[in-house]
Parts: sequence; structure tokens; C-alpha cells
Amino acid sequence: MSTMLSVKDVRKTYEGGGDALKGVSLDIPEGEILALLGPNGAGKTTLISIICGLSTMTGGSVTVGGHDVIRDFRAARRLIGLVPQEIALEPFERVQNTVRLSRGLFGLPAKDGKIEEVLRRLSLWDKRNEPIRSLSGGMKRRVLIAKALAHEPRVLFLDEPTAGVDVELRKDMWDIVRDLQSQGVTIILTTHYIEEAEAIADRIGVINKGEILLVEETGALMKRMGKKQMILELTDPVETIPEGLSHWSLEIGDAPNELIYTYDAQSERTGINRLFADLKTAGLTLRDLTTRQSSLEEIFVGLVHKEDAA
Ligand SMILES: Nc1ncnc2c1ncn2[C@@H]1O[C@H](COP(=O)(O)OP(=O)(O)OP(=O)(O)O)[C@@H](O)[C@H]1O
Repeated sequence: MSTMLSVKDVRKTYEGGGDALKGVSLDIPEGEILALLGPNGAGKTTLISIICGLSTMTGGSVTVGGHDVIRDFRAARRLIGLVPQEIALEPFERVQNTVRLSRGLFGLPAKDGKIEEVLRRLSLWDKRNEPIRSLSGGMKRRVLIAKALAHEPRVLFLDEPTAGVDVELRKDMWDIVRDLQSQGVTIILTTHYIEEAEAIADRIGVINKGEILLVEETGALMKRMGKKQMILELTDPVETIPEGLSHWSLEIGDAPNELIYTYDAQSERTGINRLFADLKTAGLTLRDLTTRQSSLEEIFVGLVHKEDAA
């Protein structure tokens, strides 16, 4: 698949501030959904602002659809739709007009069929003649997306699209994002909701203190970094780990008859039969067995903390 967005060694130093981006490089293929995860102040908004031409870079280069965002700003910007974090809409303007206006800003001819399609897709068609101020917060967020889609962009940036949005609307947003992807739109979203990244992103990028720590396919990341735990429920409680089991990474769980065995998700179940044999030799009897895999949240927290400690 061809590269839609290419970010090369982008640096940003704010005047009087520190380095917000310290040489970020990232290639995103056409039609991908990439989630950028990072704690507050990591540099997510700065990166998006630079790609969209709203902020200057101190160094590096960015191309969108092959167009350099500085030298060829108009062509690059024409391909981009941006859904900002903050709701900034004209309260007295009507829904359909505000979306139409956004298309006009790109110098494109009015295309009411397209505007209708966008409004219908976002369940805003019935509200098209209502003033923005009469809409709920969730509906306003939909209007922001409609505005960003009015000029038929090929790359869509969503900066915290579901912050403060209820669960139902969040799921709806995910459907909209997937739908856009099926039309070949490339999507980059920033989020604080790790389960959101896990649910919809093809790849996850983790950014911290202006540096990309990793960019990896979601499933592979979970598999590579995830730990699995096996909870061994015993018929009788134990006070300490028996001598014959000390070479296994076992801990006593919340209940005294629970042993927790932690192993790499990658290594599958190698050695587990031996563990069972050793349990038996130590005189322990199993009553039940459950497994759990660490969440992306645990992986993320581990990554960012490791980096902070370094
Ligand atoms: N206009 C500015 N002037 C000076 N420093 C800034 C400016 N904008 C952002 N910064 C600093 O740059 C760094 C990155 O900020 P940025 O807003 O890009 O982070 P973020 O990852 O989007 O955070 P959040 O998740 O809180 O939105 C932070 O240290 C921030 O304080």
C-alpha cells in the first residue's frame, strides 16, 4: 500500500519552552487507522498541528499524499480533514450551512449531494436547519466531524474525538471511523482511552516527551509485550511457595489458596505440564485454573514508566 503520510525527523522547540518534539519519524500507509497514545504534554497535538500546517516545525519534513506541507501547502492541506479537540463552532449558524461553508473554504464548488451524504452518515440530516447552539455536546462533536469531511479529505485527524462522550456515541464514532476507512480514508486519532486504540486501530504509536517510543501493529504489540497470567486455584491454602516450586515465577494471590503464574504471552504454554507435575510433587492439588492477559493499558503504563525512569 502506498504511503499517505510521511513524517521525517520532525522537531519542535517552542519559544521559551522546551523541546515538544525531538525528531519524530513516522510513515502511515493509505487506509490505515493509527492511534497515537501518550500522556498529557507528550506532543500529540503539536505533531498534528505541524502536519496540518497550523504550527511551524523547527526541523524535519512532512509530506501528505506526496505533497510537502510547507512547499506545497495548499495541495497538502486539501487532502487533510481535522477534527480538533476543542469545540469551536459558530453558535447561531445552522448545521447545514456551517458544513457547506467549510467546503467553500477550500475553494471547492458547492456539492449539496455530498453535504447531504455527510450529514446523513453522521445522523445530522434531521438537524440540518437547527442552530448549533441548540445541539447537545455529542451532536456538536458530530458537526465537527461533518465539517472536517465536507471537502472529501483523504486523511482525517481526530484529536481526542471521544473525550467526554458517552459510551453509545463513542461506539458510534468508531463505526464512522471504520466506515471512512472502508472508503480508503487514512485516519490518525489521538486518544487517552486505551481501549479505544485497542478496539479500532490497525497500529498504535506511543509517544512520550516528544519522542515516538514505538509504532506497532495492535495485535502484534499485545502479543509481544503482553504477559499472560495463570491463576491456579488450589484445594488448600498455602502460606509460602513450597521449596520445590521456587524456580517458577509464582506468587500467592489475593486468596491464600491461589497461586499466580506469570509467563510471556509469546512463549505460549511451554513448560506448563512440568509446572503441574512439580505442583503434584509438592503435594498441592489443583481445583481450578483461569488465565488472563495483560491489557494494553498495563503495557502502555509499563512503557512510559520505563522511559521516565531511564
Ligand atoms: N504554544 C505553546 N507554547 C509553549 N509550549 C507549548 C505550546 N503548546 C504546547 N506546548 C508544550 O509542548 C509540549 C507538548 O504539548 P502537546 O499539547 O503537543 O501535548 P499533547 O500530547 O497533545 O498533550 P494532551 O494530551 O494534554 O493534549 C508540552 O510540554 C506543552 O506544554
